[in-house]
Amino acid sequence: MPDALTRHIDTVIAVGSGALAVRAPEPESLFHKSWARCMTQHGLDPTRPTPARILPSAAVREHRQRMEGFLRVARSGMEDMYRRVADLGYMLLLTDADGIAVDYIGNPAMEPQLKRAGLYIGADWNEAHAGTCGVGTCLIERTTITCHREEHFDATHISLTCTSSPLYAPDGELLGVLDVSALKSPDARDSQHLVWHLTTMYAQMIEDANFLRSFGHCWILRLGRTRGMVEVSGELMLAFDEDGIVVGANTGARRQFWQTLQGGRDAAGLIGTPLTELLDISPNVLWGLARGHSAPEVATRFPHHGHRFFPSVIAPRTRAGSVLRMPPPHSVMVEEARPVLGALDRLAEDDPLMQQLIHQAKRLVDSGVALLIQGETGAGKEVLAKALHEHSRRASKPFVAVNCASIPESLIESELFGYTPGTFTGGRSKGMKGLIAQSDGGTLFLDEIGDMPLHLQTRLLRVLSESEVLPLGADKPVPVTLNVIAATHRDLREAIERGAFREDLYYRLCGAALRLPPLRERRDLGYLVRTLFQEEARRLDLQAAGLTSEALALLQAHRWPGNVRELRNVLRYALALSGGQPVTPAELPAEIVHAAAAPRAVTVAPAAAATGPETACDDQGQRLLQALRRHKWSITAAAQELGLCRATVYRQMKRYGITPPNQL
Ligand SMILES: Nc1ncnc2c1ncn2[C@@H]1O[C@H](COP(=O)(O)OP(=O)(O)OP(=O)(O)O)[C@@H](O)[C@H]1O
Repeated sequence: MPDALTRHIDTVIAVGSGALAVRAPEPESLFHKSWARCMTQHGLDPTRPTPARILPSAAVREHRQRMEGFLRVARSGMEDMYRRVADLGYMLLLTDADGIAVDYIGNPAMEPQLKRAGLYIGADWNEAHAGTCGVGTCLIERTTITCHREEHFDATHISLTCTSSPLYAPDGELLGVLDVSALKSPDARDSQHLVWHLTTMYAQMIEDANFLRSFGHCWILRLGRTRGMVEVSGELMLAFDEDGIVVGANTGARRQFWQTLQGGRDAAGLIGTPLTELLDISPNVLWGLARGHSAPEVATRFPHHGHRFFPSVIAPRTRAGSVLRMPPPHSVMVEEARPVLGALDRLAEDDPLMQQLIHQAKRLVDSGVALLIQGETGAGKEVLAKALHEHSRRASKPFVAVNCASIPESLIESELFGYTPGTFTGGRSKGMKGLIAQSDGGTLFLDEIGDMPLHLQTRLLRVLSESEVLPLGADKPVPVTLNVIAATHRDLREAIERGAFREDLYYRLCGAALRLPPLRERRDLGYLVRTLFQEEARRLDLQAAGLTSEALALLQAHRWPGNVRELRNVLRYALALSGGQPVTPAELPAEIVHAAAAPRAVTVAPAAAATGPETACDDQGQRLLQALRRHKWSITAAAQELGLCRATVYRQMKRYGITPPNQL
């Protein structure tokens, strides 16, 4: 045996067995640990060099089948990398998480030598078999490592230099290793420095390409430290859905937020979190970027190290459908595949009135025509105004909403116009920028405009005509770029006739009227139920919850005097009661259940001392009613007799419209 081999074996035995205590810095210490592991845990003998173990092609096929989609992506990355390193004598291996080489690119003229050295498809580079090596030790250490020449355990490998980088799936699971090896190399370890960086970079590129493949149907926020490079090499990527909720994170983002969200939140905690909670980016800016508006001034800072990151947004590759989450058994609805839609399109599904309104809104939003939204309370006027803003060219500028009915008359003037220092005793010492000036360049939403006092209507008219605002106490007006969207549930023409609203202001505000239909007229109630249900479920962290078909039918039959706001409240209430179980009629408010159940249940006369399913809605209802009567309306006793818990008795009473006599 040549001297070099004998010397290597002696060193490995001395260090690996602990006979020679060497205090070495990393990465040397890392290999010493691995040598010890090979001898004590894997039972490998350094005096017995082991030939490369190459799996038969059927076994390799099996390993490859487990990661087919990823293999295609990784292959493109490997081909690109190989073009850069082939001339330097390197070859590439891709292994799975067991250390089995599932792909390979090398010089065909060198194939016999590469195969002999195990640098070939099907080779097993798991540390337990091959000893300390690039792939095997990288799988354990989970970081890019170069295993250079005598750092290998097995004496047959000591001419090799191998640099290996781990590859992760978007969910953080280890997929395998990218390995760049050469049969021969200079003695100096430093000679591999650039290869180390190149391997790390290509591993990240392969992971990111795989991330983009997996989340191609979503919006993706890329964040990079270099403003001009973010679009091509943003290090952090967060996939998000049309509500701005994170649905996936690449390795860079998981690492970053792992550090930022210390205090118990792990990387998995990112999923389901609104982007605006993670980053100081407003939804408006985000959707502005999503529509391709560049925002060079936008940057976000990470609190724990203060680095600035510049954002860019990639639109979904396919517009058809986002992630489909299956409803739990026996519930009809949780989430359906939905197209990734813009803010206006998300307002409605196939309701003809809403579709007409959305079509109109898209044409008008950037036309300079003043828009007046009309609709009943709770019909979604503010939601429509926000969607108009988000759809507009002004989306990255502020959206400022003012409810003219809820601000006390004494304050509305200063709130709207602002004031200079010293204008009021008790006012802010620096004065205050009014809401009109705050909306400069963005959208000022004046809700309940019909409730604005007459003298302020006059001032507002002046602001609108002159595009400048005069704060209280100021002697010089401030120029503003004003885009007003007004809304009202009142009949403004009637208010004009009464002298309560200025006609000239009306024409100024109402270049075009958008009429929001009340909920009872909408034909896409199912869509709204789904949308609001998901939003509320997310808020309560009950994403798995569903809605039974009975409950859905009751919701669809209701008249909804309180419009979308009422619907949202009902769903919030039902979800809170359901505790994550599918929502049944028992969790819906009594008036909704009773209204629908009225034709089925016959109410008995008060003389019978209760209302109930006298005409036998079904046997269960009858049994319940009789038990309650027997026990003089003691819920506890009836529950005991029927073997039910009290909550179930209450739920069944609600379902069958049974009301105790003292509540009639
Ligand atoms: N298209 C929609 N999608 C989701 N939620 C909606 C939609 N329209 C309305 N909502 C919800 O309904 C509720 C009332 O909406 P909004 O405040 O916009 O109504 P409004 O007409 O401005 O009410 P008000 O007349 O009281 O000012 C809010 O909770 C809002 O989130």
